[in-house]
Amino acid sequence: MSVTVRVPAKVNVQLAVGAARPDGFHDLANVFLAVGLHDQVTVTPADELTVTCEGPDAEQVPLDRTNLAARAAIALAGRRGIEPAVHIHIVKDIPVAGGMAGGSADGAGALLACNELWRAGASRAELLAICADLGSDVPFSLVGGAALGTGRGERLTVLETGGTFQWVFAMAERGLSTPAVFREFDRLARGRDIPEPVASAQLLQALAKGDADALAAAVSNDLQPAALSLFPELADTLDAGRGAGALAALVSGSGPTTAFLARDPDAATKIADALRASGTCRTVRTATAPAPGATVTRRAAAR
Ligand SMILES: C[C@@](CO)(OP(=O)(O)O)[C@H](O)COP(=O)(O)OP(=O)(O)OC[C@H]1O[C@@H](n2ccc(N)nc2=O)[C@H](O)[C@@H]1O
Ligand SMILES: Nc1ncnc2c1ncn2[C@@H]1O[C@H](COP(=O)(O)OP(=O)(O)O)[C@@H](O)[C@H]1O
Repeated sequence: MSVTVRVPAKVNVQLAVGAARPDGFHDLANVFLAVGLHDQVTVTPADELTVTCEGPDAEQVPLDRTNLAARAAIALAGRRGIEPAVHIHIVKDIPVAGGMAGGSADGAGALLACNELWRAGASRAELLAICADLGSDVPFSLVGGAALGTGRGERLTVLETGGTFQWVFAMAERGLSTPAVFREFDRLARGRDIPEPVASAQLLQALAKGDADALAAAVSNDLQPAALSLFPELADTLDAGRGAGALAALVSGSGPTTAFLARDPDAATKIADALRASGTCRTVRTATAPAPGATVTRRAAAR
């Protein structure tokens, strides 16, 4: 038997960052929106834990036990006192180190798939607790849709959305390290008072109404200055998208993927074409949000 799970990428429509905590993390008001760009994770019984990966960025994905999908399998097996004897295959479409939570998606996907494969019977609450141990973004990959993450982003409140939103994503030539971007945030914030992170009421209302113009007026990302400081060329990509009529242009999470909100699918195509022609990015994709969270798509008998 093998089990396949499909897991979405995310964009942060608000990322309010508080001061560094004693444990090194930052309190956040993190408004996540799952977008229709997916990784697929398939787990199959095997003699020992192995990981393989295919897709455009596959060579950048670690195939050892540091892979978040492997860590998820190890965590669940450990709780059940069994061996994580499973082969994990990842079909990767989410850019690596792009600020779109690709690794987190694979962690949540592998966890859900192993829970099915091993009939481990973990409840939603147990799965969410394991996700939070794996990383701040992993619970959202399981849940999908739209949610507000507080604490370090792992404590989720599901948000209603009143419609769909059209996005364009520009992937950069290289990645950015999430810890490095938070460190740069701290450096830029030195000597300033950092307010408590709070979700914007205007933004939550725009999501609830499905109003793209109102959402565009309310999006914000406190990590954007840090990402631009480490990767100044991203400003050219943002300008190219704005010039092509994007309602909003922002860095996705810690970057370096840039995200552009479009009024409708035609506008998204126009923005995507302009970004491709601009020569300021590696690849360009369009996607609709919100997308569902990690979902089992296939159960197959062993051959
Ligand atoms: C910035 C965000 C926005 O959604 O995502 P990405 O853009 O990386 O995808 C997240 O906060 C990233 O979450 P995730 O990638 O799961 O990070 P983790 O593994 O938990 O932490 C990696 C490192 O990022 C920093 N970190 C992360 C989360 C947080 N609230 N405060 C932090 O300071 C810490 O230095 C930590 O050691
Ligand atoms: N399954 C995975 N897919 C991608 N990266 C992974 C995975 N597991 C661990 N990693 C590591 O996590 C780092 C961050 O990757 P990723 O989650 O794609 O980016 P981000 O945190 O910016 O959303 C990568 O550079 C890689 O070393």
